[in-house]
Amino acid sequence: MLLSTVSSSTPLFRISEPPALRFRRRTKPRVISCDYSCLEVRDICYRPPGTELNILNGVNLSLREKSFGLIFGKSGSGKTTLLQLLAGLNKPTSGSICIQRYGDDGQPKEDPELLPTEKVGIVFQFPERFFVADNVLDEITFGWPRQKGSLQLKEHLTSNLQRAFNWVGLDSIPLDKDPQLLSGGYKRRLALAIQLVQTPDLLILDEPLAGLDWKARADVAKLLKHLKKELTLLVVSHDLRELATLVDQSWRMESGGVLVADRPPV
Ligand SMILES: Nc1ncnc2c1ncn2[C@@H]1O[C@H](COP(=O)(O)OP(=O)(O)OP(=O)(O)O)[C@@H](O)[C@H]1O
Repeated sequence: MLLSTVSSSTPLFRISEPPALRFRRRTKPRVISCDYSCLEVRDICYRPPGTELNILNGVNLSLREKSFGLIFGKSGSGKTTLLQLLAGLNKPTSGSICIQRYGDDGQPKEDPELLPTEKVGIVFQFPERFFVADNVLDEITFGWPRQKGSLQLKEHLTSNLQRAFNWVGLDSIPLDKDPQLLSGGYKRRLALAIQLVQTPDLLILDEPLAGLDWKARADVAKLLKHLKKELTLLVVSHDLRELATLVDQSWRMESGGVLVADRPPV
């Protein structure tokens, strides 16, 4: 079966942060065959340009649709580097990445209104540090197409906006509120909503609980549990205790950039 995949050189999605990355050019993904997982990573190696050593060495992983994948491991082992490759921010030196959504009938699902590259959403660590607007509405619509002829896409995004706010429980927040005045937990909700407007096939989160107080951590963990019913989540985190009950599949990143299927040590 042929499925659309992430070309190693293809930026995939609308990124909300950092702002400079919001406008990465979208190109059509190339097509190769892959299995029935939402995410299939095969033998990824990555060596930064101009360096001698691989940061990642033969990484393989497969994540089922609407499941919660966790990657943990020592600092500097290569977790963020892997997320950046999955998000299309860097190009793997070798290997392939395949992302696909399936319908209730088990068949690959394509949304004709969605740009072919809008498959991955990513929320970086401390996403609130990259907020640029002085109200919630401008923050969420920053990066939406401004040019003529994009009305249809804007209408599509607008109809998704209400659903995204619903999903993350932002309905009660006035759209003219300054994002910086939201609580820590609500700032994370906003960062999530920005990505969810695009209905990504895969949502990647780098340390989603970092820097939050205990209540906000519990709040965001509960929200991720809710989101898991709707989409596929891949999370890098050191906060294993709060997230342990959500995890369907987990991997430990070892020094040397090798990913090993393992349970989080909680
Ligand atoms: N462009 C680059 N050039 C050279 N080395 C790099 C580059 N980017 C990352 N590294 C190195 O690759 C290793 C992995 O970095 P990475 O940020 O992916 O680790 P991590 O597991 O996410 O760490 P942490 O848990 O602290 O966020 C580190 O030793 C880092 O210094």
